[in-house]
Amino acid sequence: MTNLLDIRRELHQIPELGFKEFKTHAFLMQQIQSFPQERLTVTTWETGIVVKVEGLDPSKTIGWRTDIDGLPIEEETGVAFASMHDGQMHACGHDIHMTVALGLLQRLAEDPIDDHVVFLFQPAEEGPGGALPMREWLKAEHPELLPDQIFAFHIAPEYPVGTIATRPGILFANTGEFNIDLIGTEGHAAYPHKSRDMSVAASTLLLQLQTIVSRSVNPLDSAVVTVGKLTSGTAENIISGHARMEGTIRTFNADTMAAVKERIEAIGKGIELSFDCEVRVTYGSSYYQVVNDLDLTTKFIQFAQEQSAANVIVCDPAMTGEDFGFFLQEIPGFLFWAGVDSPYGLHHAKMNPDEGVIDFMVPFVESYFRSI
Ligand SMILES: CC(=O)N[C@@H](CCC[C@H](N)C(=O)O)C(=O)O
Repeated sequence: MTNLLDIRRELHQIPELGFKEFKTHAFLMQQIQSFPQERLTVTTWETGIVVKVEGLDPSKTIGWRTDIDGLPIEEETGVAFASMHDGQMHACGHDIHMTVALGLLQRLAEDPIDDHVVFLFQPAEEGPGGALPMREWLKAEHPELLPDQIFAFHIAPEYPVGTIATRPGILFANTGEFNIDLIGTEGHAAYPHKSRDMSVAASTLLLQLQTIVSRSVNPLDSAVVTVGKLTSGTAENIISGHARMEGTIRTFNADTMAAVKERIEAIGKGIELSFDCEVRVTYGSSYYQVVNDLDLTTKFIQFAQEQSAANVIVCDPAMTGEDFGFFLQEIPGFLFWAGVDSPYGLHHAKMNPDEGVIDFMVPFVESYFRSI
């Protein structure tokens, strides 16, 4: 295998969106095929890959999951190995996640542990979600590849390399994507009274959506409503007849998610009356919350505290989402953060993780696997 730094940089150059990770898939396969094959079984699903390393004296199957997709962001890091795909970037660290998984896989292929280890290279974490269909495919077609325990990590820009942060119980939120189309009447900029302007309607709607969390959610509960994308109109002298919002809802319980959706729809009805237009609310994928197994996570925290290279933080839950929650819904395990020390956060065009995390993580996780 090529060295891990080069691998990360090659992966960084070829970010691809969910279920379109074709080059990534080919690159991963090439690396996996360069490992000793005696104890490996390689199976593919969509653009994903599942690799089983046969254990020496197995009593269980351990799962390690990495996501493999990128984001629709134009990279601005200025690094020499920047994305070669216009408008796409590994701004959420999945290139690092994949590299750590490959490093671990190589070590275990060369020097297996007693238990079986299954590596899940999962597509489409950022959307529309690969974990749920991958889990269902495993159950239906390959139950022998289903792990008894499953683990994953996510890079954390706010911590230095060596920091491990997690908590028993809920770590990440439920997520729900939503889209809102506002349909009015296009017209000449000079004749506003003959049109129904969706830029003004969308601006009003955007501000009214801000009242959901501040006025409708119990202050002791938590929720986020973010409109990440807002488009409207075609030219400076044409009144916009169509605006569109794309957003995401985050909550820590299903009732709050349902209540937020109800409020979005009710506010949309109000906008229809106010602006004499049509407001269509539709929903995209939603992810189940990430709930870490209490016992396994507590023991993992103890393990990490005993490693001199690691600094362990028992952190608060975050409003991030992760479709890894669908694996944890049925298989005990946990997700943890690993520090990468970047002044720019996840999903930022300048997010540039400290690659030192790779050399820290591979032996750290290998030791953990050998300890359980
Ligand atoms: C770790 C992370 O950043 N995950 C994403 C998951 C996105 C879920 C979905 N596409 C949505 O936007 O609701 C996140 O944005 O938290």
